[in-house]
Amino acid sequence: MDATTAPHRIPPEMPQYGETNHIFEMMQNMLQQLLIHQPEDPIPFMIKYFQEDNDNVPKIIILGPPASGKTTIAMWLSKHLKSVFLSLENLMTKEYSSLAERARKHYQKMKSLPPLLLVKLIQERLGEDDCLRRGWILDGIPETREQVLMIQALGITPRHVIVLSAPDTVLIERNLGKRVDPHNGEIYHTTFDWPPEFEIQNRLIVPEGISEKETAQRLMAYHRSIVRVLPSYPKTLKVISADQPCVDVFYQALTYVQTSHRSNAPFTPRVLLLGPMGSGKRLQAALLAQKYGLVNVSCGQLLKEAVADKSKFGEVIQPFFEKDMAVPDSIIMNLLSSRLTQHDCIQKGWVMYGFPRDLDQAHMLDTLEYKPNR
Ligand SMILES: Nc1ncnc2c1ncn2[C@@H]1O[C@H](COP(=O)(O)OP(=O)(O)O)[C@@H](O)[C@H]1O
Repeated sequence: MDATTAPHRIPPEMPQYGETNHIFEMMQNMLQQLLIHQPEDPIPFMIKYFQEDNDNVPKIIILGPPASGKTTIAMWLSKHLKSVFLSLENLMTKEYSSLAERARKHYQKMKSLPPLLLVKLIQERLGEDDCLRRGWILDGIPETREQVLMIQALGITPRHVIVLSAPDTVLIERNLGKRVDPHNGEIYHTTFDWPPEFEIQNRLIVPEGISEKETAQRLMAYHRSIVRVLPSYPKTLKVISADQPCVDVFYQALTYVQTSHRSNAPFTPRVLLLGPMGSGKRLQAALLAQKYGLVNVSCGQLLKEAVADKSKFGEVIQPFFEKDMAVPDSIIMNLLSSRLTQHDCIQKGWVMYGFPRDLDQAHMLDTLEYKPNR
């Protein structure tokens, strides 16, 4: 094709820049908020949105039946991640908020809140500086599909939703031992988590609603509503068994909230296959290359080809081959770098194997301009 009519090439640095700086996700989130809030003047809204820069702070919802450990895990996560712990109780006790005051009054009378009031309360709290900067962990809310839809409509989107699960019999039994520290709301258990300090032991109180009958009733209500709540979070939800020691539940929850979800951003795969000899790297690379149209880059093959072609690299490598010596890392790196920056690799992506073989080589690979992303 004549160079004047050939399609324009996108300079490879452009997609690379987008990938490294998560531009696609940033724009996608901003667009989402713009469409939800539909501000009269979108420009200042967008500027404020980007200045807040809180796309990556924890935004976690913890759900589960009564006594599954929601509050315990939410509080531990909040301490560990330094994010704001939010529960119905502490949302209502917020000072200087007319919404919170209305909620308190309503709750005292009815022992529940109208969904709209609850959701407004959450929205007000999440818009405050500490939640914006440090992120938030919502304990046991939303409980119904109606609440879920209202929360979604306000543009509140959790990045991670954890659902704790355990058999009802375990939970009924467990709830009987629940104790609460009235000073700070910390949760303890007579068998599983008893504080060593006498001072704390003496001030613990037995919370309301933990009898067998009450827990069983709350469990029934939970099972009825949760089936309509969970499908609302298909991509962000993880179920964790709560029928195991608290610490194990916590670490599974922590690992999950620290992972980022697969993004929809377009990207060029740069795949590195690692594995011991005989593990099938060559075959898998060939299959991946075929399926996804990637360039198959075998480090060993590249070295051999360079020698066979008598290329400038080949001439440098040849003496090492003749003496049966390992080719120095710097030469391999140059060879790889020149291959991976060729147009086909940049455009189609690649799958590579045979390098790195040790930590030094791995560090070198890390300095490459187009390093692996898978
Ligand atoms: N994995 C666990 N194993 C044993 N006891 C637990 C576990 N998780 C929580 N607990 C205890 O169970 C009781 C209920 O926990 P809590 O966090 O209040 O549950 P929820 O908020 O889901 O109602 C507390 O006494 C807590 O110490």
